[in-house]
Amino acid sequence: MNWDETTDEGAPQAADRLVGASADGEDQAVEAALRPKDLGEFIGQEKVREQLDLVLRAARARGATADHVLLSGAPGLGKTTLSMIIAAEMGAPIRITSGPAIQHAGDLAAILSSLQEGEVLFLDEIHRMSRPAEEMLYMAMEDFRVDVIVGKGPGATAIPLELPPFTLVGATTRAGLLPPPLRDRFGFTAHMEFYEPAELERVIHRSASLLDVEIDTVGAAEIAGRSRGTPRIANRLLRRVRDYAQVKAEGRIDRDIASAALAVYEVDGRGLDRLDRAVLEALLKLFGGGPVGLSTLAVAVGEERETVEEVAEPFLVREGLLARTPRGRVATPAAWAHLGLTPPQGRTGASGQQDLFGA
Ligand SMILES: Nc1ncnc2c1ncn2[C@@H]1O[C@H](COP(=O)(O)OP(=O)(O)OP(=O)(O)O)[C@@H](O)[C@H]1O
Repeated sequence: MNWDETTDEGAPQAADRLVGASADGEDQAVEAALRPKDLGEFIGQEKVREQLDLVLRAARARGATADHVLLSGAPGLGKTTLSMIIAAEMGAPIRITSGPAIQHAGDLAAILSSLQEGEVLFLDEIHRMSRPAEEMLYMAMEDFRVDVIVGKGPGATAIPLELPPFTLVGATTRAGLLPPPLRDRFGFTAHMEFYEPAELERVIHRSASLLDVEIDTVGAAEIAGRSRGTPRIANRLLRRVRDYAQVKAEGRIDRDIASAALAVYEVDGRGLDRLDRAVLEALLKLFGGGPVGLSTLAVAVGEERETVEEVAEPFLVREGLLARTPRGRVATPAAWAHLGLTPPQGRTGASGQQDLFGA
């Protein structure tokens, strides 16, 4: 396997975030050991697994290279893992790179021309590739050919270069940002959903056994419930709980140990961390539940606007704790309940707040 570059999500990440979905250095080192190696080991995503299984079996039966695959979904849901599984199931090598690493068409031409027949090319964050590279990719995906431009201006010539058949696995957190001509060139497209708690429990039991950690069912459920639907976060929380258990409980994880450990790391029962709670608390305690503008909210919690908008809010919105309305950010009834606060009485008027409470 070749790694051309480690990936980054391009979004601001609050430093040291235990519940951040992007991989940090420690994750990258441990993740290799925890990755499922074939479709049978891959937990959850039943539909994607079933469909992909058919695509790969059919390609193998034909003795052909598998169709190009597009995987979309939030960070940490298993896109890289699936791309490696595709290569393993096809008995093919894999080459890993990412959109931001390919700034010039020449960068892509160099990668494509060095692929072996049947190789899987995993292109993470494919939506962040430069336009000229993207256009080169169209032809490479469809005809296994690229035109390498030599020279500049009127004297420039295009030299066609034949490529061996390969399988492109593109991954994106933002499928909507892909231009239709690129999207249409994938033979198989799969959207990866957040995982159910029961699936994350299985991920945690599997990882615990690989890491040789003793954990009971309720301990795993406790971690799963705080993992924000994301296997990467589940594995990271498990590692922190393991540390705590080693120091305090001879390495055994049960519900009390999991819950006490995650309290130390300030990850609450629903998976909110300090930043998430600071945003909610400001919204409720300083602004009566809103509506309040994003910039004001960011100043109140002492963070950049982008950090609040891109790091904290998506999960709060997903959890139904915060709503983005045209008049500003508004807390939902569930937010008041989660922080154990009572909403002020007699709120009337045309605010988003009233709509949410009236619903
Ligand atoms: N279905 C799954 N079953 C078991 N473990 C999983 C599953 N999906 C992901 N994981 C684990 O979660 C970790 C993160 O997965 P992976 O790196 O594939 O996510 P990703 O979607 O590619 O993230 P990114 O978008 O940040 O690159 C890996 O260690 C992997 O072992």
